[in-house]
Amino acid sequence: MSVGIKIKDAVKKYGQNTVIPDLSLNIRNGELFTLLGPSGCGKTTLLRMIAGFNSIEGGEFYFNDKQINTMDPGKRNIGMVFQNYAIFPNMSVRKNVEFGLKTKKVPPETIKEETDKFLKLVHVDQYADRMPDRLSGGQQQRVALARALVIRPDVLLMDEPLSNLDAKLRVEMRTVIKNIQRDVGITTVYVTHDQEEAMAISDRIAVMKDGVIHHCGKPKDIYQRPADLFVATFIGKSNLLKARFLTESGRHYLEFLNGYRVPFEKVLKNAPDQSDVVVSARPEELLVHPAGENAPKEGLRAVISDSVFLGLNTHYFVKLETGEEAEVIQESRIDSLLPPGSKIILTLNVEKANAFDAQTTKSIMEGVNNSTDAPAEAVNGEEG
Ligand SMILES: Nc1ncnc2c1ncn2[C@@H]1O[C@H](COP(=O)(O)OP(=O)(O)OP(=O)(O)O)[C@@H](O)[C@H]1O
Repeated sequence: MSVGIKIKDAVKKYGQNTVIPDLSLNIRNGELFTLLGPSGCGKTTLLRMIAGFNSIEGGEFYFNDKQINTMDPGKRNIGMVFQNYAIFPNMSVRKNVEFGLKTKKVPPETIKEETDKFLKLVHVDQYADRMPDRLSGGQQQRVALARALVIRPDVLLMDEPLSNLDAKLRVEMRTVIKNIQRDVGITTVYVTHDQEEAMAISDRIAVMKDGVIHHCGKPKDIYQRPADLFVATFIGKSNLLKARFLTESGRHYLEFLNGYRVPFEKVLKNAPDQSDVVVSARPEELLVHPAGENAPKEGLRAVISDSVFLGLNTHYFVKLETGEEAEVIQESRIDSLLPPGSKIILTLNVEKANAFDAQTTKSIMEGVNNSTDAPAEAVNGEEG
């Protein structure tokens, strides 16, 4: 039976070093939940706390209503898949999958039936008698998955399971894992630092930094409505442009440094009227218009520094007259690749843009420019 996981005020320290200061999280029964964040942010530590491999310095962990804090790892009924395959090299594929059932003293006929079923589920049934060294990396990870699932765990924990695979196989295996997880319906906690993998595979994602969850939500919400600038810049590419948030005759506007003004209907928490803000805009939400008679009168004037044609899309790297820089992605049009030096006007698809109070995001802006990187306070995020 799959369970929901509840974590309340979890604290983890290694000696004097607090890695997770105070973390609370609810993972729903049956969902594929991803912990995503840069190296060292505490993803593996949190996963190991759920598994019971790490001591915890505070907080409560529950599987459904049952508190598991003091329960032995072996009693938690958890299946695990890690990056370094972790299948037994001296056992055939079948023996690897049978292993957990044998230790549970399951009757032999059930072992055969269940093993066959899970070998088929992960599509390695034709290799049942092979030794692991005669399997590809992807096949080995499938065996690891079958071995983890065959014991019918309540929770599946996966720590960077695809990171040893080549890029193409990684993409293929995302779909394999997602489909199997959905078929089996098992609550899964998945750790990765690869934001594209997280977006592709997850029902929900927690974006972490320094042991703190900055945003927890569905992939689309995190991409479109990031809770703060860290999330906006960690998930996908965001252009950050300075502007002012102002209200006139009851309507809200963003006004960029060159005076370009766009109506902005979102409310900025903590941001008083006339405050400085940072606008984050995805490269596809800035629209390029060649300067000239047909160009919009209002916009951000810029010059193209570089253009990269990538087939379906063209990436333009542009310098604004304000000195700011941006990357813009446009669908390629055969007749109109704009060369470096071209003058353009950029307009903003403001519905898709986000703005953050510049005061609270100052340190993040510095982080973006490679200096300090303290977390910012969210001003318009949505909790998932
Ligand atoms: N056994 C340990 N003893 C001391 N410090 C540790 C130990 N394990 C992890 N840490 C520290 O705790 C922090 C979080 O590590 P953790 O492995 O959880 O990060 P992560 O987000 O999983 O990173 P990665 O993506 O690189 O695996 C890091 O600063 C790490 O150096």
